[in-house]
Amino acid sequence: MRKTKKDDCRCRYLVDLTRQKDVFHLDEAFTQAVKEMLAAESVSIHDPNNLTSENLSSADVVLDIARGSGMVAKLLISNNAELADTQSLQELLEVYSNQYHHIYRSTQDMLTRLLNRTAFDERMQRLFGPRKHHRKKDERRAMAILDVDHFKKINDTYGHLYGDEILILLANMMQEAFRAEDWLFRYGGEEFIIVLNDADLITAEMVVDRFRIAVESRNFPQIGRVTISAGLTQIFPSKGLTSTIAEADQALYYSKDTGRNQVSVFRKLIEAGIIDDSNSFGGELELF
Ligand SMILES: Nc1nc2c(ncn2[C@@H]2O[C@H](COP(=O)(O)OP(=O)(O)OP(=O)(O)O)[C@@H](O)[C@H]2O)c(=O)[nH]1
Repeated sequence: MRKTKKDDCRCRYLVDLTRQKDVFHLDEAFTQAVKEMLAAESVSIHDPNNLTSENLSSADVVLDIARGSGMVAKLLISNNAELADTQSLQELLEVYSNQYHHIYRSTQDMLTRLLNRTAFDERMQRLFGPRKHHRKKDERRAMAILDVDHFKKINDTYGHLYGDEILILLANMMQEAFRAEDWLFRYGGEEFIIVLNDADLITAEMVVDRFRIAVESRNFPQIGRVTISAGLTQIFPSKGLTSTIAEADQALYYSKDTGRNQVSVFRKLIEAGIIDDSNSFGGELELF
């Protein structure tokens, strides 16, 4: 039997889904495939709690999609006259759900349930990797590195299990404090990286400092007061990942060196002449 153009398209969508290594990009590939396949005006994935009948029009179609064990999201297909090819759509949904489950497990940090180092590398490769034109929105991103203060002492005094518990509680607090579009990574032992999407530096500083205050105000079981230090910098994709991390790291070290429990912003430290810009890499030494 001859393969039709439609078969080729279907095959391309499925291959595209299986190539994704990250939930964020899987969602992008999936919604794009559904959009093309149904010639819909727009396709998006939503948390069921955020999708009420008020923000739907009569031409919209909403489908349930399985996102890993027990989790269900809503797929909103806008302005679509009829779901013409339901078999292909069903197939796409199935492949998406399987891929989601697989990726979700492999990019999640087992202790904190935040994104792990693999997810970090993958997303940063996409963000900083070679691209002809960086879009304007790529310059409205900030990176914060957060580190628990005197964590070794917490471990030494109360034991590693309590140390682990602090990391879990901090991760839970991060999930509540930051928006769904921000990316939360456990970067190393007691170090976290947050990529604040669509946020200028002033907003990012405010949000990270609000989180710092929430942490210092909390009474942690057994341990009591825990504080964090942070370093923040704006993301310019053209600067490269190594320089960006180095900038956030320098700001973090300044926070640690000058008393901890504070958020420092790289650009402010440069402007104040506290640190020297030449300390950061010029972009030549790149991982990607
Ligand atoms: N409980 C627990 N401890 C960890 C984990 N990963 C790393 N650590 C510990 O975190 C501690 C980090 O200590 P340091 O890097 O010396 O820093 P610190 O004591 O937090 O001091 P400052 O960062 O200077 O405030 C080390 O003792 C590590 O063993 C983990 O997953 N669980």
